[in-house]
Order: sequence, then C-alpha cells, then structure tokens
Amino acid sequence: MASLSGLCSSSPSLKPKIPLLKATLNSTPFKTSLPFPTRTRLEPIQSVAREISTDLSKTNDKLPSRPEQGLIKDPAALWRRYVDWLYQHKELGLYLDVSRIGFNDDFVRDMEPRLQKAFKDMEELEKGAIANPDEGRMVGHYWLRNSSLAPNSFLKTQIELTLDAVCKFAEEVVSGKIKPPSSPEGRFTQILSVGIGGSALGPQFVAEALAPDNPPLKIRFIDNTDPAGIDHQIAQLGPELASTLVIVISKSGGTPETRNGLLEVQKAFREAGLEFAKQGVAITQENSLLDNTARIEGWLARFPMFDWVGGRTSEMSAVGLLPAALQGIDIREMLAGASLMDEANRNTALRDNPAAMLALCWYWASDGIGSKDMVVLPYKDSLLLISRYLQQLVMESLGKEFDLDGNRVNQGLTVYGNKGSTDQHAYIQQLREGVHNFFVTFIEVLRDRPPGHDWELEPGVTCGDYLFGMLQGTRSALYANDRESITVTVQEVTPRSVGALIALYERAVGIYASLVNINAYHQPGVEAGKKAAGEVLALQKRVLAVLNEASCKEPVEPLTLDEVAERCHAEEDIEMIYKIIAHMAANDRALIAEGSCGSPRSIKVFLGECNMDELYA
Ligand SMILES: O=P(O)(O)OC[C@H]1O[C@H](O)[C@H](O)[C@@H](O)[C@@H]1O
Repeated sequence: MASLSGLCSSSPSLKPKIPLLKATLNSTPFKTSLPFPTRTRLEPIQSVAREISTDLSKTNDKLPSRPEQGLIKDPAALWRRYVDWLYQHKELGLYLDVSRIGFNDDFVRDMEPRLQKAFKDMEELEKGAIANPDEGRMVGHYWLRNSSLAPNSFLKTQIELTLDAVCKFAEEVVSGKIKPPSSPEGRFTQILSVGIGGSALGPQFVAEALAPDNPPLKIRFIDNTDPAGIDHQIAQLGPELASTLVIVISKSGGTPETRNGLLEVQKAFREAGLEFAKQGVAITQENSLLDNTARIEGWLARFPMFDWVGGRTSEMSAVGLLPAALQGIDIREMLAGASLMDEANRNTALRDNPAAMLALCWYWASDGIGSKDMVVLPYKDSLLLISRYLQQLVMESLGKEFDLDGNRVNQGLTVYGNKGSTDQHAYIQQLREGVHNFFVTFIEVLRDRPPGHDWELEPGVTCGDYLFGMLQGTRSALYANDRESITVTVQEVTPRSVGALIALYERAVGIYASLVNINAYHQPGVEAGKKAAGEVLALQKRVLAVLNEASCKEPVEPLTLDEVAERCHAEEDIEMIYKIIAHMAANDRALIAEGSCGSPRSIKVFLGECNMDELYA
C-alpha cells in the first residue's frame, strides 16, 4: 500500500506529448493552405456593446468607434498635440499626458454627449443615488475625503467620528499609551493585517508606497488561505508576536480566507501563551460575524466599515487609514490629495477633468470593449503595487457580463504590470514587437531622491537620470511602433500624491463604467467561484463520511473512485472526488490509497482510522 501522493509525484503520464506536439508544429510550414485556427470573432458582442440601449444611444444609434488610421509621427505636430492636451493640476503637482493616445477631434466630439451623461451620473452618485442597483446601495467613497458631501448629517457624523477614532487610536498605539499586555518592548512594534481583496490591496499598495524606512509599527499581511503563507508570516514575527497588533479587515465579516487567517493567528497566539483579544482589532460592518466575534471576545478595538463603501474603493475608510496611520503615514494628507483630485474630476469640461481624460483614452484605446489591455508601468519602486491595486479596482468594476439594460456585453479592461525599468528586461520586448493587444500607462515621478542625497555616478548623470531616460526611451520606442501610451506624472510619492492617484483612478473607473453603461459597483461573478468552492468542501465532507463508513467495516472495504462517487450520490463529480482524494493523500490526512495516480480508475481508497462516533452521529 502506498499513499497516493507518492504515486502522483512520479507520474510521467503527460511528458511524451510535448515532443510530439513540437514535431507536428515543426513539420507544418507556415505557408500552409490550411487556415490557422482562430478565435471566433467578437462582432456580436461588440455590436451589443456599441448599441447600448440607453436613452442616449437611441438618439445617437452607435457609439463612436476608432477609425483605422496611423498615429501622428511628425515631431512638430506631436509637440503641438502634447502641449494642447497636457493636463496639469497645479496644487497637486500632477500632470496627465494623453498625446500618445491617437484619438482625434471627431472622436472627442462624438463622445461629448456620453461624457456629459457620465458627469451627471457621477453627480447623482455623489448625491447619494442608489448607484449599485443590484445591491440597493449608495456608493459613497467620495464622501470619505469630504464629509460635507455626504447626503445626510448622520453619515457625515459617522465619517468624521470614525476618522477621529482612527487618528486617536493610532496615536495612542504609536505613543505606547495603548500597549500589548505581555511584550518586553512595552509597546506594539508590528501590525499583522488579515484581509483579502479590497481589504488588503489598498493597505498593501500604500504601505509599499509611503511607509517610512523605520515606521513606528512595521506591517505584514496575511491575504490568502495558504497555510504555508500564513505560517511564514507568523514565523517571521517570531517572539514579536507578543507586540503585534492584529488588524482583521473584512467588510462582510464572513470571507472564508480572512476567517481562516484569523483562526490560524488565534491558534498561534494560544500556542505562544498570548491573549489574542488584547491585541486584536476588527474593521468590518456593524453586526457582521466578525464584528460580533470581536465584541463578544472583547477585542482591543473595532472600527466600522460602511455599507456604502465598496471593498475596492475602501482605501480612504478605516480599512486603509488605520494601517497607514499606524505606520506613521499622514492620512489627512492622503485625504486632502484625494479630495483635491475629486474636485478637479467634477469639472464638466473634458480637458479640465483628468479622470474623464483617462476614461476617454481607455475607451479609445480598447474600442470601448476592452479589446486592449492596460499595462501599468510606474517608474518608481515604491509604486510597485499600484498595478495590483488597480487590477482589482478596474477589473472587478468593469469586468461585467451584462450592461445596465440587461444586454450581454462581457465588458472589461485587463490591467497588469510591475515597474520600470525592471520590466524592460522582461516583457517589453513583446510590447514593442509582439502581439499588439495593449496600451501602456507610464507613471512618472519627477523627484528621484530626497533633496541633498543625489550624486553623479558619471559626469552629469545620476542614477535617477537613467530611470528617467529608460521611461522616455520606452515611451518613444513603443510609440514609434504604434503602441499607444498615457503618462501620469507626479512630483513625488507623498501621502497627498498617492491619495490623488487613488482618487483619479476611482473616478476614471466610475466615468468609464458610465460610458459603457455598466454597473461598476457590484461583483456578481465573484460569488460563482465562492459558491463552487463551498460545494467542493461540502463534497469533501460527504467523501469522508462515505470512506469512514467503509473503513469501519470488518474487514475494511477499500473503495474505487466510482464506488465513492456512487455512494456520495455524486457520479457527475467523480473528477472532483479524485482531486479531493489526491489532495488529502498529499497532506497526510489518514487516507490510504492504492493504485496509480496517473490511472485514476486503478485507485482504491480507505481511511487509516475508522471514526465510530462520526458514523453514528
Ligand atoms: O472585505 P471582505 O468582505 O472580506 O471582502 C473581500 C473581497 O471579497 C470579494 O471576493 C469581493 O469580490 C471583493 O470586492 C472584496 O474586496
């Protein structure tokens, strides 16, 4: 008898196929008369997307589409276009250059009615309209940085009280007034943030961008249900677990990954003889499962997450502000930057509204249907995580099956990227010369280093000059090959500019969603995966019960996969049953399997131990 895991690891079953495939490709010359298999064309979806049946589209029949034409290459004409379209926000020191996106005046003119509708939609949203009709919710992340916009005094007070509470708590933790019960340091030194999706990505981005070299509290994240990942974070804390503030963040308060992270951390606290409640903080909606747990167990603090703030736009709520403040980041500056940006984005003249300019560029570059991906390339290490952050903000907001009128549109805009110039040595080759399925957003930071620290590593040239040169060079080289790009420039990476960047993209997403007539504020597709995961775990319990029953027999009755599936009344799920058994076998789960993993039909399985109590439960 052998465990299935051992057999799986030595399975050679797929290997011979690779050379065969190669041989086939090599022996097929390119100039074959046989057509290359291609994807089904997307016309039906495109036409649905373009013929959105809003009142507006009824008067305007088709959405503007991108004419096939080359990009401007004449340097003088390009310079005129650059100057003509350059957007500057003086107070924020932020610039937006859209000159390397090839839209023309006709397109801008044709889009104008749609833009005006989008501005109206944003105005309504800010006034408290039910902008998320599926969930019957208001969408109020703009109020978080300007509470006077909140539609009633109750919400205004809630926002202000929460902000004050966040600042006070952070100050008391940092100053040591609030301290862990049994730490030799006598104060909190670490934060362990447990959360996922919108309850992790903003805090991760901001920590990477803004945390000082020696923050008052250092931050770590558990943002998955990967046991090895969780063990790693806890092991890295070592004895400092005693001075770790654990912030559990979940809007719903019931996300399984976050719950699992919490249970694992609580176990680590028990094993270290520490009292979790004295070091635990919850950020969640009132009366959620997490909130009730924290209240009943008497955790150190609880902060509210509002039902009118979506996870992916929650960075300016307690979700983002508390971890930031604890790291010594000036959160009021972040809010001020976001608020200034919001103000600019209320302009109804396109050229004065940077978010609308971005949305328009996205529409042009991706034909309003996500036909091209957005590659985000910050040329600044500290902004590394902006593409991950934007991935959720943009893709969860825009990636929708249906539009607001119920038409199937399969909308979206793919976002990926890491940082420059690093990525120049990885995938820029393909961007320059390969498949033309993207446009780029460069994020440029003018200030290389804090003043007084720079030096010339060769005559007249600093390290930062190289970074600058790499960005400009890549932008030019891509454009020369008809690859379009946007450049967002900020003076420095500061709480104010990061707040402004977040607000810029939040608004661009809102405007773009309106342009393509979708609900940016729900995520029905995420539920399908969660439901399916729940079904897998329920099936696993049934498999275990069936195996337990067979293993309690005398003699033990090993079962084939077909027999397990039949006894689970889940014949259609036999592949999943096989995977469940393989996974359990790989994890020493008292499950014994005979046979070869590569031939699932040969497998016979039983439990190493029979649990009589469970059998008669
Ligand atoms: O904050 P939570 O309720 O735990 O949700 C965390 C994440 O879960 C979901 O999968 C949603 O799609 C995300 O938008 C959300 O940010």
